[in-house]
Amino acid sequence: MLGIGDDAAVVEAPPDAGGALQWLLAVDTMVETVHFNDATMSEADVGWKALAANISDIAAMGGVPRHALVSVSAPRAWEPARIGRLYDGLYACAEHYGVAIVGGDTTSSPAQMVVAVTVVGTVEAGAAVSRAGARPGDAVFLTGPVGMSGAGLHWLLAASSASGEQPVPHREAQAAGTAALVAAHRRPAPSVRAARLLAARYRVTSLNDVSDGLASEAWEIAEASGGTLALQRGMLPVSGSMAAYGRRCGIDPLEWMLYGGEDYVLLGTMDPADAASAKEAMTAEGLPFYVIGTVEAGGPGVLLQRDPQEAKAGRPVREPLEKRGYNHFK
Ligand SMILES: Nc1ncnc2c1ncn2[C@@H]1O[C@H](COP(=O)(O)OP(=O)(O)OP(=O)(O)O)[C@@H](O)[C@H]1O
Ligand SMILES: Cc1ncc(C[n+]2csc(CCOP(=O)(O)O)c2C)c(N)n1
Ligand SMILES: [Mg+2]
Ligand SMILES: [Mg+2]
Ligand SMILES: [Mg+2]
Repeated sequence: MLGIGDDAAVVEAPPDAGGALQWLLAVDTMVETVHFNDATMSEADVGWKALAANISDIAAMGGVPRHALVSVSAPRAWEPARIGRLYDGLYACAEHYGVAIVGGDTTSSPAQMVVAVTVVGTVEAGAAVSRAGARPGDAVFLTGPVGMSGAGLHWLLAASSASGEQPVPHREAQAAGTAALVAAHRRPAPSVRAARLLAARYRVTSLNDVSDGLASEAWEIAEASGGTLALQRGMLPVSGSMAAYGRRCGIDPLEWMLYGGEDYVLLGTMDPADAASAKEAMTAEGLPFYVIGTVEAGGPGVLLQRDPQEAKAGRPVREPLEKRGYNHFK
């Protein structure tokens, strides 16, 4: 009803509400040198990703993102044109996901750029999907591949240290065969449509978005729900470009898949009787969907299970996964 320009936005309950919706509120921050630098992301990429990370948290509740507030703390050295490009990315993401940017805040910053986005979403009353509902026997699924963002970041940091902190143009990534990895890092695409479809039609028992890494998000579900998430190594989706880049630099892509983070796809659990039908429905909608394991009783814990023929000599067939992911304070 009232957007940017007053002390607060006035937002009418959406027309499709009928009094039956609940608000979802979340905030997430991006800090220069922690989440991005001049070499890894353009200003427009930072804008896109700051909003996308928030939209992903709404998707992870099974909701619809509606409104956003954007707080920008800019170093004095950032000229207005750079802020303009940041907003080009924010608005591109907002438009893509049908989100209205209704306000924010602007301050100077002594050193680094900081962008904090607050997002408001809605969900049908009582239908929000938490991290706490996984049950033994449930199927564990992903709504997209994991690890590509971490691999893209690895390439960007290597390429920039070779060329001395210059922004890495996309054509260089293309030439190096890493364009898809770089795009995954710079322009994540949160799984709103997938979560809405799955939560409306199937018995989805938990959801969590992958910001800090698959292992870390699996641990969060295991701890909130009770139980052990047993992930099948052979069922984890591995993109061709990630595998090829891993071979080139001698890194097992599993490291990026489990511990890389910033994928902004959803990890979830559902009634196993629904999994095959969910796969079919998602495929029909052109949406990725991978069953990657099952929930076991006991724990909490997270296991990686290898096919006996795939388990290398000396490697256990069932290996507990560390509760490790991106940690801001280590
Ligand atoms: N400074 C804080 N004050 C109050 N609540 C907080 C604070 N930081 C985090 N939280 C809350 O803790 C919970 C977990 O936050 P966390 O940031 O780990 O989740 P996330 O936003 O999904 O992950 P990520 O930030 O890695 O994308 C959320 O409910 C969040 O609102
Ligand atoms: C320059 C640079 N160095 C390192 C990283 C990696 N990184 C930073 S924060 C984060 C987890 C998600 O953040 P949060 O937990 O705050 O949501 C990850 C994986 C990066 N993106 N850019
Ligand atoms: Mg975050
Ligand atoms: Mg957070
Ligand atoms: Mg989250």
